[in-house]
Parts: sequence; structure tokens; C-alpha cells
Amino acid sequence: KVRHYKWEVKYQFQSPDCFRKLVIGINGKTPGPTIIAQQGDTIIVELKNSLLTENVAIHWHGIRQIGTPWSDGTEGVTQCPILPGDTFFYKFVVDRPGSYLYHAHYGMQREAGLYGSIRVAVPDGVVEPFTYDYDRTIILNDWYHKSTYEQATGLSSKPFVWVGEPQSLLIHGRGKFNCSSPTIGSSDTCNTTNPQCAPYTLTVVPGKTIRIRLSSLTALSALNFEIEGHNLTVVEADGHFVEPFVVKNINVYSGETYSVLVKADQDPSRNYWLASNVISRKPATPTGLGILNYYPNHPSNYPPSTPPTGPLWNDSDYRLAQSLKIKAHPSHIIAPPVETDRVIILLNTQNEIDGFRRWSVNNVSFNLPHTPYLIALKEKLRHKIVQPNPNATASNAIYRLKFNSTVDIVLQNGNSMVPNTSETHPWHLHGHDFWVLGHGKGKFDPMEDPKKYNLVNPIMKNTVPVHSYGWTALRYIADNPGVWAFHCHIEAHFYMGMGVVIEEGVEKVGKLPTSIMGCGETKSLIRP
Ligand SMILES: O=C1O[C@H]([C@@H](O)CO)C(O)=C1O
Repeated sequence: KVRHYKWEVKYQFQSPDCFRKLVIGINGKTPGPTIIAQQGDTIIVELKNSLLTENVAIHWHGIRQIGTPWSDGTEGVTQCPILPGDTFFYKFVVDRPGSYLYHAHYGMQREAGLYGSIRVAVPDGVVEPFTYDYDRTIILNDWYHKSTYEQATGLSSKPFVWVGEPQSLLIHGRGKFNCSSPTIGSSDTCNTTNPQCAPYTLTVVPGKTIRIRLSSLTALSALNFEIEGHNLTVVEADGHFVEPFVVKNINVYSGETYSVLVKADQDPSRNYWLASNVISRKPATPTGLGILNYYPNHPSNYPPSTPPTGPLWNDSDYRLAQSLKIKAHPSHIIAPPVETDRVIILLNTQNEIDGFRRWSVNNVSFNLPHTPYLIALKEKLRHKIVQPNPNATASNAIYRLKFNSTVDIVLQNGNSMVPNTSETHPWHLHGHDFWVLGHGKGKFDPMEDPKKYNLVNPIMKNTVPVHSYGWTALRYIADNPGVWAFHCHIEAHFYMGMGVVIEEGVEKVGKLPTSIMGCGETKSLIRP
């Protein structure tokens, strides 16, 4: 089935956390419309850029884009940006069931509110390995009052101006800033009675089980999500069925999606808090709150209790333990190859390059080129591909993989420039799902640690954290012709260079649509 969506991307005033700012909406909404499809469907998004003075590109996060690498929506990698006033057609097949996301992939535009979710149902007659009565989507986010431009300018200035901690945490686009804070001017700009910042409410019928498709698209924060008094049974991660496990609360890193089952089995005479708390960085943002509403109580009745504050923000053992619990469902194991053809170790560090604060991978800080890689490599616009350089330099280096080979990537965490600090980084791979073979503490040992890899029932994901001072090992098969970004999903960190680009089988890519061209050296390809 073909599903056609017509979207207009536009700036608008909105007050997601009661503070009014310019946000980017789709058809007037942030989060944008949910794409609802069934496995095998073709999605066509006719996207009109009505931003007037700003480019746009939208990435379909978790969709592998098999046969359509030019629809991945990664500006500088798979396409030229969509110019103001232009309409671009994204066309791709949703080849796997599950919960996915979409968001802007141009500059730091995602933070302006340009994001939403994709829900792909299993084919008719196929059953999932769990049951529920109905499902709902919740995207968690953090929220800044400064514009993405002000933030990006600070990050690329000398001296460096860090974005700081977010002002609010949003639960599906809604939060509550303290408008009586002295920095707020008038009730025009911040008004806690604005219905746009009424808390997100999830209504449940007592005794029923609800599936929450929970994800995070934070700019910075790692989050912990909890529903007061209710256990969460984790059943899906990034579109793959999980061997179910029960938690009191779940850690969600930017770019991850989970499905959790929640049974409405508590005292039905009251409502309960939904709570989102910052973990892994010292919190300076209040708990994000929503309401779990037991029907027929009034949805806006505040729960009579104190909201959950989440686990200790610096309990890294707790986070590592939860990462290690996520394994493939016994009846849905896709076994990884037992051997690998190539191991790439990617050391994550923060550096100073020419006085600019940057993030680097093996001492190379990534810059997006003006000519998108997919076009440059397919059309052979570049004779020379820059290879990683051993010194701390900025570059737009890429990795080229042998088509159909098996590759291991070991993410090795290091220090930031703040003494004794190693941050958590959620890494997202485009175009693939990978097996998560292991997470460990300290320095990866290439002789010993691979012996402990889980080759029996590893989960497949597209986004995975590397914990502070730890390592994470992934394996995947380079079988999707195209050019794919692999990067830290923290908006500021990718902007500061924390990413690489990986090519495989580009010669097998079909004829590139001219609609992705027009910038940099690709101008020569579309001139009559
Ligand atoms: O990228 C970052 O910069 C700051 C700090 O490291 C400044 O050096 C911070 O907390 C980040 O995550």
C-alpha cells in the first residue's frame, strides 16, 4: 500500500513549556503528524519547505532505506538541503514493523521541534510475541528557550559558549517552565495557564494493558522515564522484539525507541504521575511531568503524591545493568555472524582544534561537506577521499567498507575537557540495524573482551549508548548500498564533530534522483 503525506514545514509561535518561542511545526504541529503504516508499505512524504530563509532535510530514523539511500534525509551525506519554497518528495519502504522516528537532520534544526514518530504494524495474520489492549506514542524531549542559531553560534565561537542544561523536559511536546522565574519578562511570553502547556495526559481503563511506544529525541539529556506506582515491561527496542523484562523505570537515550507494556492495575480512584528525569549529567532541569489518568477520573486531576525523582543521576552501574538486560526475544533471534571481517575502534574524545572546542573520533572531528557524500562518491566527483588523520584535525573523512562484509565497531569512551568527566553518548547508525555484542567498563581489551560477546541472543538496534569511561561493541553486515552517517545523537555533539560517514557498495546504488542535487559540486550534474 502507498501512503501519501503532504506536509508543510513552517515557523510558528508555540509555548510547549508555557514559554513562547519560535518552533518549527509540520502542518502547524510539533511533534508532527504520526506516520501510521504496515510493514512493506511505501511512504511518500511531499514536503514543502515554507521556512522562508532556512533550508530543511528530514531523516527517517530507524528506516533502513533499502534501495533508496537518497531518501535518508541526511543533509550533506545523502542529499542537498531542501531550499525555502521548494517541495521535495521522500519515498521509501517501511520494511520492518516497529516504532520509529523522524526528525530534521540539518544543522541543529531538530531542537526547534521538527520531529515526530513512525509506527509500522506487522502484516495481517502475523502476531507479535505479546498482547495489549491499545497503544499510544510518547516522545520524550528536552527543551531550550534559546534559538538553535544562538546555540550553534556559541558552539562554534571562540571562546566556546556551551548550550547548558535544557530549560524544560517535554513529555510528548508538553512541559511546564516556572514562569515566575525572574528571567521571564511578561505573561505574554510565559503563561502557565496556556492550554498549549497543559500536561500530556494518558488515559487508561482500569484492568487494561496499554503499550507505550516510548522514545527520546532530546538535544542533550539522557532521560529516565517512570510511571508512578506502575511497572514497565519492556518488549521492543528500536523495532526489534525484546526478551521481556520488568523495570520500575527505564533509561532512554536520544534516538532510542522502546515499547513498554503497562497494566492499569492500581487504585483506580486517582491519577498517577508520568515522570521524566535527567540522568548521566548533573540535572539542572526540573522533572518533566505528565498524568496517567484512570478513566473515569477527570484527566486534569493532579495526582495527590510527590512525583518520582528517578534513579541517582550519577549511578552509572544502574545504567550499564539496564543496557545489558536488553536481549532479543527467544522466538525472534536473528543470529549474528560468528566471525567479523573488520574491527573499527572509535575513540570518542573532546579536543580543542585551533582554539575551537570540538568532539573527535580517533582524533578526527567531523565536518559536513558542501557536496553530499552519496552524490560525490556515486558520481565520482572526488578523486581523493580523505582518510583519518592521526592528529587532532577537522576533516570530512569517511570509512569505506567491503560490500557484504561483516564489521565490528567498538565505541570507546574517553574524557571530555572537563576534568574527570566522561559523558554518555548515544550513537545512531543510518541505513542499518546492528547487533549489540557487549558493553563494558574501562578500556576495551581486543584480546579478552570479544570472548565475552553475546553471540547467542544480542538485540538489534539502530541507536546505542556508550557509557561513561566504558565501551560498546556492535556488529553489522555492510549489505545496504549507500553512504550512511554514524554519529552521536546529541545535537550539539554531532554539530561539534562527533560522527563519521561509512560507505558500502555505492556502485550498486541506482540512478540518483536529481532532486537531491543542486548544492556544491553537484550543480554540474543538473545543468542542462
Ligand atoms: O560538548 C560539551 O561541552 C560541554 C563541556 O564539556 C565543555 O567542555 C559539555 O558539557 C558538553 O557535553
